[in-house]
Amino acid sequence: MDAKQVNSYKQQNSLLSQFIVRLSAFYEGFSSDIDKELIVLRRHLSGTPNFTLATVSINKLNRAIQHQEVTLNKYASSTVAKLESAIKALQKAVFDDEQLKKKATEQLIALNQPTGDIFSLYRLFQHAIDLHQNALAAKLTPSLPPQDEGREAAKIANPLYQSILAELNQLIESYAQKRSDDPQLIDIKARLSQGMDEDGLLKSCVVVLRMIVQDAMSEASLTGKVIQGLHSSLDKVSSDLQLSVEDSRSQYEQRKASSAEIQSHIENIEEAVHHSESFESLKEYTQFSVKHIANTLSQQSKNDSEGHAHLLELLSSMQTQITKLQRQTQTYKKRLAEQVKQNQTDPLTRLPNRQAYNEKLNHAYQQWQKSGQNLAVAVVDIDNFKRINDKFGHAAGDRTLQVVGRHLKQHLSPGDFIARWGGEEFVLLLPDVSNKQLTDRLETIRSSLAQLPFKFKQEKVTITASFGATQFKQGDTPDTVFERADSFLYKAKREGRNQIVSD
Ligand SMILES: Nc1nc2c(ncn2[C@@H]2O[C@H](COP(=O)(O)OP(=O)(O)OP(=O)(O)O)[C@@H](O)[C@H]2O)c(=O)[nH]1
Repeated sequence: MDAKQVNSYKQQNSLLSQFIVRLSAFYEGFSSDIDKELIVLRRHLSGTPNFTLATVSINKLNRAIQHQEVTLNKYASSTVAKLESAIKALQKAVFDDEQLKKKATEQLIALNQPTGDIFSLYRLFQHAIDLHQNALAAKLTPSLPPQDEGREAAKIANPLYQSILAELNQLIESYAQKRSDDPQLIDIKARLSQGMDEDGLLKSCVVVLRMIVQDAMSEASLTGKVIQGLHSSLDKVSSDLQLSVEDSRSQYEQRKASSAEIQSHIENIEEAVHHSESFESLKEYTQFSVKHIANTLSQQSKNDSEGHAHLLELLSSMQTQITKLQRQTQTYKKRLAEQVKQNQTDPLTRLPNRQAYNEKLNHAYQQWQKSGQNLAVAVVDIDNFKRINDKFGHAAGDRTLQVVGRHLKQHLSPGDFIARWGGEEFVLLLPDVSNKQLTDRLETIRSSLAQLPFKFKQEKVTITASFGATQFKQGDTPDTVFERADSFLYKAKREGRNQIVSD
């Protein structure tokens, strides 16, 4: 080897050493063992490189880095899972913002692709942070743009406006049942269907709130009146009872006095029998005593019948009061039952509401824990429902909710349960079905719903829904089951809607 070749080798060795030193900087920070060994390696490669010692160090690092790769993969997939659940939560929070919702869906799709290198994970993070920042900015900056012509569009896009609108519609629906001819309600309903500006919306909210307060107050005063009525009936019964007890006591005293009187007359007759000197005087004395006895007995009988009549009078008065009490409590019980039912009924679809579902689910969950029989939960969400509202108006949206609710209910078995979960989402409880029966039944509902002939403004419209369904499994709670069904529903939406995703 000539001097030129030696020089070239030296240069290449130095280049390689510098490269390894620089590359080693990338792995720094993974673990303290790797960091220590990297320092050793760099020492062997700096100055005049000692490749023999460097090789020993490289071998040690190789093993450590291989192990580190497994940890890194685990870390990457748990990070992706956390990102996915954060984006799902965000997707729900921005459900009214079409653009943000679309971005969130794209992000969810990206998260479901293989992660590849560590940098793609960084990019996913970057996107998720951007998305959260956008959502935050959208929530903080409400609707109104500077130009007036943009007002209308911004109003429709404003999620706060939309949610107040939906809330107000629901409130009105519940009051429309009770006060179908209230002119204020009729007016608000009509203006809502034509579209209302934000001022009008707030004023209408105030009107409806005032109605609710009035209703609550009159309900409270009615309850007060019923309770007052119960009190006075009970007071009357109690004073009648008191009288009857006092009457019985005085009757007893009278009877005791009469008996003592009769007893004394009888003793007097006995005395006369022993001591009378003539038949005549005995006869006279006996006649006198017998007359007294007869008087006392007749007085006693008079008292008895008077007491009896009084007692009957009291009993009949008590009977009347008790009947009145029974009637009052029955009316009150009926009102309470109606109120409980109303509190658990969704006013628009007349289906049980979320509160009723929670109660039913807790009961079914306890049964499931005891019996171990299958119990399935299905979440149903109408597809692209916002478009119906936007294109045909809120009233058409409401009508759709009613028809879909009725359709779902018609297809359930007697032991099943349905509730409106909120918005355009329904929840079903199906006890004692196998996985196959569950999907078969949901499939029947799904396909028949897609064939229902909806028509708005002379336009035929197809309404479809997506379904997420799951069975209770060992270790499940009502919350975990609902979350699983909900995540299946999101999957059904992601994969194109109008389909069922289940266990
Ligand atoms: N008419 C009417 N609309 C409601 C009611 N409750 C919620 N909404 C509206 O339902 C719409 C739900 O829209 P999104 O959550 O975007 O869902 P979607 O359009 O069905 O889209 P996907 O669920 O992704 O298929 C919102 O515009 C709500 O304002 C209601 O009681 N009546």
